Amino acid sequence: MSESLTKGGTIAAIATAIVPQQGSVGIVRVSGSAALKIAETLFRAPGRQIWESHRILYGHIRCPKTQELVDEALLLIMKAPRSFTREDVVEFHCHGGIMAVQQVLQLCLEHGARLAQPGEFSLRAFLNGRLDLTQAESIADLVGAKSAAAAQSALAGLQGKLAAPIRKLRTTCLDVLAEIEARIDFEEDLPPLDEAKTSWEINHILAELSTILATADRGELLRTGLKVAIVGRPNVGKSSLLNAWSRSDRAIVTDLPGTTRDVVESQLVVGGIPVQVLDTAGIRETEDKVEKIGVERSRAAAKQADLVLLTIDAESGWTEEDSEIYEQVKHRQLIIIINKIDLVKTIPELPFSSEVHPIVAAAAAFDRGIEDLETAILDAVSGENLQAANSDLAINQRQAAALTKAKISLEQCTDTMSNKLPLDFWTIDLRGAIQALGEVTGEEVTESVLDRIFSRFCIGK
Ligand SMILES: Nc1nc2c(c(=O)[nH]1)N(C=O)[C@@H](CNc1ccc(C(=O)N[C@@H](CCC(=O)O)C(=O)O)cc1)CN2
Ligand SMILES: Nc1nc2c(ncn2[C@@H]2O[C@H](COP(=O)(O)OP(=O)(O)OP(=O)(O)O)[C@@H](O)[C@H]2O)c(=O)[nH]1
Ligand SMILES: [Mg+2]
Repeated sequence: MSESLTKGGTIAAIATAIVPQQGSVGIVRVSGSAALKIAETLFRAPGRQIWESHRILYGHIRCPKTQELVDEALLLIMKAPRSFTREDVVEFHCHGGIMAVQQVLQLCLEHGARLAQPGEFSLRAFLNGRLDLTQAESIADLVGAKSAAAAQSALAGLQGKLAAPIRKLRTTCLDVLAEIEARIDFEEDLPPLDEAKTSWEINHILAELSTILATADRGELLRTGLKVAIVGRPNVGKSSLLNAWSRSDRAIVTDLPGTTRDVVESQLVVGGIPVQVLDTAGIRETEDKVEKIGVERSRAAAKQADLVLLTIDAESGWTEEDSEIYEQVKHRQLIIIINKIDLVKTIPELPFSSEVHPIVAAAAAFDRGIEDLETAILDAVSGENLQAANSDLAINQRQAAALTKAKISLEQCTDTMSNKLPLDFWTIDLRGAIQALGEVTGEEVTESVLDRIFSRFCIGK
């Protein structure tokens, strides 16, 4: 995409989803200096409708060459700079399905637009100063959000709730830098540097950075979610657990061991975190060709999961087979589910304590133990950092990396100061921090970074 950073022109794309389940309306979005011209060429509005910014016109889209009707549609005009990209933007609001939008897009491409790259509308919004980088990243997060909490956090970012404090910290760094540089340039004319104040300011910035960095773990969880695999021997109630948890009949449950043959997935939300649950085939030695493959898939699912729920049967207690499965998963983040506790008076002994692995007692067939399970999961994944993050904000890995760089530079700066090194050295560290903070919001950013960020967007965003 890097060419497009310098490449101008008018861009067009379908802005709505192109999926088998069609929406009832589809939008073709056009941005750039030819946008209005394209609208005038393709769109006819009957009666006395006014072609003004931020108005919707009703009319018909026709092929200019053949005058063939393509769609009955609405046209939205947003003139520069009052648009998402700050360029002239027009949107054709067509009937849903792929035919109308594809034909309209094709007509736009034939009359002065080129196909937009992924994220190119948002890139223009960034390059034209409507959004900073954190806001642009939040748009991608918002579109991809799989839980209300994830969407909430992305929206906070879009409102500039991350950019604002970062900019403030950067400004403070720039002020401190100016104070020091003045001492270097005009040493004789100025009172000496107030070192206590400078040091206080840098420590204050460091504390703020730590607070923001503490939101990274939550950000990672909200964005990527958790993958949880339910594993165990056949018939212990793994599928029943998935069904009880997802309040559905997603997986087949029977009293026959070896019922589940393939991995069954279900998407849930636990404490705001998107969770993908994998119910797997019971693990055992088997000669059955299909079941064998299923067992292999269970092992693979356990390997790729962030968290494994090793499920055992309360009635039979911990068995030799459970030990064998345990050996394969014990190095993973593990929760032990003792299922079917309705059948026993006392919970069976396990070969380890609940300090080694959290233990949850459940009776999946009676929807019991789900709350405890969710609490155990949240405890398992949430370090103190998750609690420390008492805001909606949740930074991503790129932002965390840049902020960590800033933090290291400032820590070096405090070392330089306490070691009484010359002022020139202080400015080197400060500049490093300023540069890193600028990378977060995009004041200082390279094309390759922009490329990496925006190419992850979908086309039309
Ligand atoms: N149809 C449609 N829906 C959409 C978008 C879009 O581009 N098209 N958006 C895009 O992703 C989001 C909304 N974002 C937008 C942000 C700014 C402006 C805009 O025109 N701002 C002007 C107008 C404000 C005014 O009236 O003064 C401005 O700020 O100058 C439009 C959409 C979500 N919904
Ligand atoms: N009493 C009791 N029975 C349960 C409970 N959970 C599951 N069952 C029963 O145990 C049997 C096996 O349940 P499944 O959920 O199919 O077990 P599974 O672990 O998925 O079995 P496979 O797919 O064969 O590996 C079914 O008859 C369930 O009704 C429970 O909490 N209590
Ligand atoms: Mg099953």
